[in-house]
Amino acid sequence: MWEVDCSQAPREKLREQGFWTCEGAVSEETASEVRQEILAAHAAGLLTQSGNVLAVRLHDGGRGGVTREKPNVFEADLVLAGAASCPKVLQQSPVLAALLAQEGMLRKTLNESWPWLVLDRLEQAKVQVNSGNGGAFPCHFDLPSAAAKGARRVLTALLYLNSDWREGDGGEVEILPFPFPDVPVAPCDRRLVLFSSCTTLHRVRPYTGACGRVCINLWFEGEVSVPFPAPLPPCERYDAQACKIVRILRQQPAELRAFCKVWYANTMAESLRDAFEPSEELDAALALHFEEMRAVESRIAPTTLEVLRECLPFKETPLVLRESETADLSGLFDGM
Ligand SMILES: O=C(O)CCC(=O)C(=O)O
Ligand SMILES: [Fe+2]
Repeated sequence: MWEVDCSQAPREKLREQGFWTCEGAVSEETASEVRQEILAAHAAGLLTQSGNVLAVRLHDGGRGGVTREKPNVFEADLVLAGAASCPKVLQQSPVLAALLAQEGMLRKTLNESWPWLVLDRLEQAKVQVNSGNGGAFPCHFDLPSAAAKGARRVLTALLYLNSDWREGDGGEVEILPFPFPDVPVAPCDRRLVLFSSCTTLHRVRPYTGACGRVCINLWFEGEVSVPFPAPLPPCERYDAQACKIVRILRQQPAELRAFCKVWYANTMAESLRDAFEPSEELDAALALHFEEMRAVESRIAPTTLEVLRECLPFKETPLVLRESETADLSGLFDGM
């Protein structure tokens, strides 16, 4: 059922920029049937409104969380911690159930293209319907929940099922692949988007289309000890000092995530306002975001930010050149 062709786009992009996209990941027929099944499950009330925990400063000065719903976004987890969940959705969705049952086929294809991922388990799978009217996701990483002890989640895969998506409908998943330029990816039918669960910041822009925006999210476990995206590819293409800073950040994913709060401070704030209704809790979350952003910023040497502001975002080198370049230099990745 999966028809992912990994030769469509340069493979090294996943390792270098932390994301990769391809078209036609399933047949038109499968896409249409699965979309209908997910919309039918939603119509039957089997999906629940999606929520996010907003980090806020509590009255006692501590850091706490309040859950806020994301208007117009509905979801159901079909696999949780590697086990089937929400059987009602699967019972009435035979094509979706078959597609999920064949996730091993997708994993095999991905492992053949990127052997260093060593994907060995589908940890979580979710279906989502965004009913429009501006439904959005704030900037986030797809870190496993704190409750999932020992989770080895490394890769996020998003499959879009929206044959009627049109330019202007919004709902693009915007990838923020520091230090590269932001990339809005339209949720086009049969498009598969892959990225690093723990280090690729992303959001969903407000969706205003007339038909539901449907997607399937898959989270895979794999080899957590291989830095992904890689500390950096051969560096002649980019400024050496900026490369060094990026390399250091990429070797410490928690620091990279903290750094993103500074680098993407305003985009993150805007994405929170896009995704949630105005409320005191949202204001508190925005206040904490900027407080934490300033705390991280105070730990960064001003010259570091100056260098990065001068050199970033790194420009993409034309793909033809990049492919032959990396073929020649592929040995440099060994043992990283
Ligand atoms: O709907 C999308 O395109 C992505 C959703 C997402 O980022 C998530 O569920 O974590
Ligand atoms: Fe996400």
